Amino acid sequence: MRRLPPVLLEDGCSRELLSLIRTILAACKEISFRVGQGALSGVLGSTLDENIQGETQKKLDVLSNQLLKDILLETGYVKAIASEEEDYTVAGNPDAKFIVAFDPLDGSSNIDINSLVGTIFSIMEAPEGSDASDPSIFMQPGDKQVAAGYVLYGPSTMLALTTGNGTRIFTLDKTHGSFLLTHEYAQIPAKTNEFALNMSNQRHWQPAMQNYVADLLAGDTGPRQENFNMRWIAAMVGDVHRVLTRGGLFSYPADTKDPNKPYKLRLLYEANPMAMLVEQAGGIASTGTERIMSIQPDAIHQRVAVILGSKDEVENCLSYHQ
Ligand SMILES: O=P(O)(O)OC[C@H]1O[C@](O)(COP(=O)(O)O)[C@@H](O)[C@@H]1O
Ligand SMILES: [Mg+2]
Ligand SMILES: [Mg+2]
Repeated sequence: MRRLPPVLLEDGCSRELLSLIRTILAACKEISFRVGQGALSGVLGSTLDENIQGETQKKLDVLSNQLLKDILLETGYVKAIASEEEDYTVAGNPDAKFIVAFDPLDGSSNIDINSLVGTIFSIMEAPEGSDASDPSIFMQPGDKQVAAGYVLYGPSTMLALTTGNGTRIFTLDKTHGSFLLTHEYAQIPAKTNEFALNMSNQRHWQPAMQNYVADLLAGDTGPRQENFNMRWIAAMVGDVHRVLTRGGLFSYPADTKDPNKPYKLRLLYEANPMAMLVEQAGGIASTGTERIMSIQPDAIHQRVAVILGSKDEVENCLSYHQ
């Protein structure tokens, strides 16, 4: 089986970008080890702190963030980083070409129940002549990503990665520590009968989403005349992995539960990298009204509505939003 570096070099990925990706993966291997050790690692449970978004930080959120941050800043491959667990962007090597936004551990509520979690990352180039400590270097639409991926810490540790030439899936061979190519080009089936939504928010959704889901739930007795099945892992990384593997529609739509927080998922380090992986695998990623990767960000921790996955089904859902 082919290892990650030659696969990416053949793709035309620069050595500089490859080094950065390998640096991120070095931290992810360490996170994978700690996650795998579970209660033995002493990092289950919560800290007493909250991040800038008012969410209680789990010990593993903090540890994963520290591992990624330290290795990225020490190796000097990045000009700056933005992380879910950092209030502000952190400046790195002023001469470096790339900037990285990441969710060090996605699916935090799954940590203590030994369920799926993962790391999501997005790589862009810093604008020419930009200042490493200027947060506006991250204010670029997702279309500017030069690479995006996630590492899923599940029964096996898997990497989904795109450098703009399709989405590939690798599996970590824990005996040698290498990511081996196990799925050459992921292709999301256009049609699906599976959807993923947190149904407990149903009454807080906008009418378009309410109507769309009502028709799914009506199954073969409703306008769709077919039955649909539902899945919810409560970790975007796990739900998107299923979508990449066998198709489906995943959504975290706008809701009115908390008027100060109409959306849940973060644009820079959740929605954008997942959107790139999904589009590169033939799927669609939208907010309901616009393509996610076309959004011009205006804040590091900006949130967006997300509807992504199988082309036909996402288009179906979007037709309710017009
Ligand atoms: O608690 P809910 O509504 O099921 O939300 C689950 C969603 O929240 C998230 O866990 C947010 O990510 P973090 O764990 O990185 O904060 C998503 O991965 C997931 O889709
Ligand atoms: Mg997350
Ligand atoms: Mg997180």
